[in-house]
Amino acid sequence: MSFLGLLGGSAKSSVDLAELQRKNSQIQYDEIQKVTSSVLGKTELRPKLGIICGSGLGGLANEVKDSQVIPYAEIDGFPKCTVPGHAGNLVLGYLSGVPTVCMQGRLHFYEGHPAWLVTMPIRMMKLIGVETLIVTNASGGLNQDYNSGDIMVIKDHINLTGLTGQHPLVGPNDEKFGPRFPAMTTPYDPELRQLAQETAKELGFSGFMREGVYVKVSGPSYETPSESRLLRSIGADTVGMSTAPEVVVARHAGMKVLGFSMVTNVVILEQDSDKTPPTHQEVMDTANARAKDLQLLVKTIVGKLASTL
Ligand SMILES: O=P(O)(O)O[C@H]1O[C@H](CO)[C@@H](O)[C@H]1O
Ligand SMILES: Nc1nc2[nH]cnc2c(=O)[nH]1
Repeated sequence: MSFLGLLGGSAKSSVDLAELQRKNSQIQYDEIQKVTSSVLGKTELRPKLGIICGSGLGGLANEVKDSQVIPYAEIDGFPKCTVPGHAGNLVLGYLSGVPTVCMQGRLHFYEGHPAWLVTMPIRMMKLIGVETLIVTNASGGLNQDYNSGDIMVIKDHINLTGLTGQHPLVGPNDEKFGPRFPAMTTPYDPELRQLAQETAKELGFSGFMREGVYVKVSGPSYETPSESRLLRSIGADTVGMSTAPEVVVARHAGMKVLGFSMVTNVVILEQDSDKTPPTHQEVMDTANARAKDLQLLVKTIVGKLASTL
């Protein structure tokens, strides 16, 4: 039996396939609507700012005042968060006076979620009124000048998995969110990046602040030395398994984005090295050790932006 036959059709089924895709798109929209309605039904707050906390960086949510904590498990349609260091809560309240929704824990493709579902919370945020997004992550430092505990303002990313087909916007385009072919020329807002660097300087953080390029891989294995050298050679300063798809979906929907990548381990580039291989425990411990500085930085930046958000 032909492939189309297996799908339950005949030659005519190529048309049915388009219909199937349209239905999938509608199912996705319905799922996002379900999550959005569930969240709106649990809070009076209408956030303007969204934050995503990376591995071991969930403490940022504790800076949110008058907070309401909604476990993902209590939100209709919200997927499970399975990675240690990602608590799995939506925290709503005020950060430096700005109504904020904070994801204390993100979804990753390697957990088994399809690409569109990993980024579903970004569209939920858009539907509840968020126009500015701050993303954070834990990453490996490919740039050998970087140290564990450095904070890199993300100036650009390489969505390696997106470039090779695992892209969150694959499928019929939903014009309700954005155009079929969104530009990604300035994924990370230049003014916000400048504000981040100025604020870091004022706080005395210049010694561990960086600005560079993040590359997103699938994971969950960490890189071989040859893979790491490849990633370095294409211009990446840090590597991780998240963030870029979220930013693509946020930019597709017209949101402004600021991103921070915390270097939690320096990536090993040499073969047969006697350096200690990375572990997720190391990632979380290093992130935790520097988390307070990142929290103060984000809180201060948001305070400066408050009147404009
Ligand atoms: O990107 P976040 O969620 O911060 O986490 C990073 O840390 C985990 C690996 O230790 C991976 O999930 C990687 O992407
Ligand atoms: N892919 C990848 N993700 C990380 N997250 C934290 N450290 C790393 C790393 O070295 N590689």
